[in-house]
Formats: sequence, structure tokens, C-alpha cells
Amino acid sequence: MSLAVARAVDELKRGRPVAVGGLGVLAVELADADSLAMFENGARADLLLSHPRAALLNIVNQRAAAAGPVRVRRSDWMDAAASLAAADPVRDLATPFKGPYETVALGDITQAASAAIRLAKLAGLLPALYLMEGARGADWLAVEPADVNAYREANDLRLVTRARLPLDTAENSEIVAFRGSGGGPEHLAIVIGDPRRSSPVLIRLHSACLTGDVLGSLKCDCGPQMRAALAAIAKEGAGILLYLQQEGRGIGLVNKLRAYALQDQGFDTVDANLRLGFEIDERDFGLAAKMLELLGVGQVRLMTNNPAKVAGLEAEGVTVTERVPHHAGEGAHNAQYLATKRERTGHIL
Ligand SMILES: Nc1nc2c(ncn2[C@@H]2O[C@H](COP(=O)(O)OP(=O)(O)OP(=O)(O)O)[C@@H](O)[C@H]2O)c(=O)[nH]1
Ligand SMILES: [Zn+2]
Repeated sequence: MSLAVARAVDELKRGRPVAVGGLGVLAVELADADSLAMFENGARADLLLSHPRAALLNIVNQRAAAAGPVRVRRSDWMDAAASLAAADPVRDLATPFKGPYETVALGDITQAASAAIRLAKLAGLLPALYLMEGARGADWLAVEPADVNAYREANDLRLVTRARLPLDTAENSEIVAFRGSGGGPEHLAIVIGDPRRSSPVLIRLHSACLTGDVLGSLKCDCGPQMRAALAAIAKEGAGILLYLQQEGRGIGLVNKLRAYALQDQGFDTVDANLRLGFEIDERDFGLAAKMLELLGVGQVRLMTNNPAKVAGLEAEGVTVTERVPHHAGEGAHNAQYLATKRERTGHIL
């Protein structure tokens, strides 16, 4: 099951069409004139946009299911450039006058359309697809919508290997690697000391942030928060930091950099995600819960300022006995980012 999903994600990433049930889809951002012409095979493909993106373009109407994707008819003026402009908000200021758009009810293809948007997100692409209903090229990879919608990284995650890894913040540490069967990203845990599973374990869920963790970006507080968490756990003597490959709150590195480009245009971190067509937070906390389960941890004291993380973990069956506030790395460049978290996403800062 997850094999077909993983292959479909790969195909989309390569700019290839995929058949999601009876629906042919092709990633808008990767299509060129040739691949689009081959995909359309003489007909004209419509456009499928995620709900937040459609809402931003003011084309969510009574035809769109509450939070589902929206199908847009490609009328004569909607060539490849206009379609890309509908999909990619980084171009919004350069192409402010778009439309009029005409939407088409999804009807029978609602489930397939949601699955297709999910595939685009899993591929780290903009959630915008060309769509051909009832068409299937001979060489298109096929995947069942139900399999896509049931797919979760946590489903078949395994603990692969562990080794000692002395850190400058925590000498007595071990690194543990996790892998799913779908060929997705490999997640890590840093286990410090010897956490006693009989009482709540001090933990930090750290979502990967290449710009902050590795490059020392001042736009966010991720790097200092990660190091401070490791140091705080070491000071207590035992605990775990989960290093989750959920860049950009789950939208992927390239999309996070698009969000940064939107922030350069004046949008905050919340609006940037929505303009791109994503939810404000796309992370699946089931992944962290599964890693904790594989490490034998059922009760935690969670270092975070984000109540949604506490709720997300608890919804996945982990008992959070305490929220431990976690502040580090506040400065002039990230003051606005932190203010947005406080004002718009319920962070306790
Ligand atoms: N989409 C998006 N992701 C961002 C942005 N800035 C940072 N991130 C990502 O946000 C994630 C870091 O979030 P966390 O450190 O878990 O922060 P949090 O959910 O606010 O909660 P706590 O730090 O635990 O209080 C990382 O994956 C970063 O890559 C941004 O402007 N847009
Ligand atoms: Zn960051």
C-alpha cells in the first residue's frame, strides 16, 4: 500500500503524471509546455487548488466542500503562465489581477482530488495540480485514493539502529534512527542519559529547520531552542529530543523558503502558509507518538510553548503530564515571528 503511495509521490516530484483513481494529475509547478501537452493529449486539463489557496483567490463558493480542494475550469486565458500564477503566491504581487475564475463541482471525484492534493504535499510541492478526469495514459503510475488518504508515515515506522553520540551540550547521549517502509525521510532521536520509563520523561519535539539548525538563521528561534533543549535535558540527567524531518512545520524546505519570500513581501508566517495553499501547521504528531512508543515512552513532560503540540501529542495517545516552557534565542530578527506565534497561533511566550 505505502509502496504505491511512495512511487506516486516520486512520479509527481519528477514532473510526471499520476492516476489517482480515475483522476489524472500533474504538478503545476513542474509542468512545461511539452509535458502539459502530452498530459492533455488534445483535450484541456482543469486546475485543482487546495482550499486555502482557493480561499485566498476568492474562489471558494458553495460548490467547494467545506475544506476540500477546488476545481477551476481552465478557460481560454488560463495558459501555463496564468495557471502557474494561480498556484504560486510568490508571483501574486507581480500578477495582482487574476481571473475571473470559474469553478467546477468535484462531485464523484472529491475523494480522489483530496488524495491528489495530499500527494503533492507529500512530494514537497505546491498543492496545485493539472487535472484530467477519466483519462489515463498508458504509462501513468496508478494509486488508489483510499491508500493515499490512509497513508501515514507512522504506520510502519521502525527503529533501525542506535549508537553513542557525545554532544557538546550533552556528553552522555545516544542517537537513534527510524525509518518507514515508504522511502520517506529518516527521523532521529537523541536519548540523553538513561530515561526511566516508569515516570514521565522530559522530551522536546524538534522539527527540522535547516536554516536555523545548521546555518544559524536569525529569522527563527529553532537552533538556539534545539541546543537549549539538549542542554536542559542533560542538566536534568535524562530525557529525549526527537529530531523530526518536518521542515517548515511540515511543508518542506522549498515551500518554507517560498514562505520566507512572502515574508520578504510583508506577510507573516501564518498568512504565508495559507497563501501557499497549506494549513498553518501541516505536522503529523502521530510520527512523534510512534517514535516514543518504539522507545518505550508513554508519559512525557513536554518542552514547548505551543499548546497545539501538547494537544497533538495527547490526541495520538501520549500522556503529557506537564508543559515545560522553553524559551531561547529571542532577538531583533525573530521578534515579529515570535509575536505572530503569540498573537495568531496561541503560543505562550
Ligand atoms: N512554514 C514555516 N515554517 C517555519 C517558519 N519559521 C520556522 N518554521 C518551521 O517551524 C518549525 C519549528 O517549529 P517549533 O520549534 O516546533 O515551534 P513551535 O511549534 O512554534 O513550538 P515550540 O517551539 O515547541 O514552542 C521548523 O520546522 C521550522 O522549519 C515559517 O516562517 N514558515
Ligand atoms: Zn527555524
